[in-house]
Amino acid sequence: MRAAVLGAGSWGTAFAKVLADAGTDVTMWARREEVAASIRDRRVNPDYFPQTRLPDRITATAHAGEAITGAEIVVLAVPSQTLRGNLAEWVRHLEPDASLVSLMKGIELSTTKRMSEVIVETSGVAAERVVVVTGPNLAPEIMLGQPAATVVACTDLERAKAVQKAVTAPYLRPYTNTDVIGCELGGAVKNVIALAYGVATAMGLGDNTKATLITRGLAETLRLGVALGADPLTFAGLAGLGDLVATCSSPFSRNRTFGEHLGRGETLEEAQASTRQTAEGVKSCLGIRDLARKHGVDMPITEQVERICHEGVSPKVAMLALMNRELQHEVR
Ligand SMILES: NC(=O)c1ccc[n+]([C@@H]2O[C@H](COP(=O)([O-])OP(=O)(O)OC[C@H]3O[C@@H](n4cnc5c(N)ncnc54)[C@H](O)[C@@H]3O)[C@@H](O)[C@H]2O)c1
Ligand SMILES: O=P(O)(O)OC[C@H](O)CO
Repeated sequence: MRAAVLGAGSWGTAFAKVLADAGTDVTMWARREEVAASIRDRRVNPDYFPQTRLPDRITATAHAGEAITGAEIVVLAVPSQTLRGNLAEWVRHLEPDASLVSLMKGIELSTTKRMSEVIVETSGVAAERVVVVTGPNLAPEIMLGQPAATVVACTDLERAKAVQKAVTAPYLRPYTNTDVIGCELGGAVKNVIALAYGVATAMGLGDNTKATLITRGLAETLRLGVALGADPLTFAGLAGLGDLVATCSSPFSRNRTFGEHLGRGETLEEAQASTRQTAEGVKSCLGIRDLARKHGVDMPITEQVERICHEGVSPKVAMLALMNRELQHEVR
């Protein structure tokens, strides 16, 4: 078994380690030759995990074709908004029955599509070949080998099981699921709620506020999911509640951290200048808000996160807007 991991960022690197520790040979693709050379020759990704030696089963290249050719599993680990362009260049190298594994947790801005939809549209492969891996998986903890679980979702259960096997490491326990829509939405929307959680944290708000954001954040994720055909139970699982809790609680989370910058009164540009890695929720909140409006789904936290990020609304005004909404029945 050989896998390609396309993207040598935080999660791409940690996931390559998972595959290697599960016994799979991995070729990573890095955009920059010096990163590929460091992984290949020194077994270290200097930009993301300079202290961790990567397993010998991992090699790297700056030529995507070299990584993809001959790979039975092709893992996509680039920012959601660049995936379409990246994949268009890579598709000609794909083996006829390779599984395409999406690690991304975002919604495409221009189309409001989920990542698996973008993959099918761009590559022309059948939806049954696209697998989504998602769950409470903060890359720095996975790199340390701390025990965690994840979800391997595919409409083709047999393919999900094959990928499940390929990513079972001593510290990672993967579960299969066939609800790709629910798993992807859980991963994308939790980033937006984690931004709100970060804002609340920086505002000095306490555990009542935070628990309310998590619970009502999950409620709006579930409403959107049901409108799009997801199984509501998915949101009680690792890809839903699990990832939401992990991302909101963790100081490692780029989304929560970004929210903290905004909560301290920084502008979008200032927050972007102080954070280098991908915080998917910042762009995805626009796509998720549009998707929700298109389907007539009420997503008040997402609406306010979008206003803070992109309309310059202050966290205090956004919080007041959330509190002053019309009173409602809890479950609807
Ligand atoms: N980091 C985590 O803990 C984690 C865990 C689970 C899922 N994810 C998801 O995985 C996806 C990737 O996140 P990450 O953490 O690896 O992000 P990252 O910012 O650490 O890395 C992104 C990688 O993509 C590359 N890249 C940037 N722009 C590019 C472009 N235009 N074309 C090609 N490559 C480009 C960067 O060089 C980098 O190697 C995101 O959707 C994220 O939500 C991340
Ligand atoms: O660092 P974040 O906020 O992108 O979150 C990372 C993972 O998605 C957590 O599962």
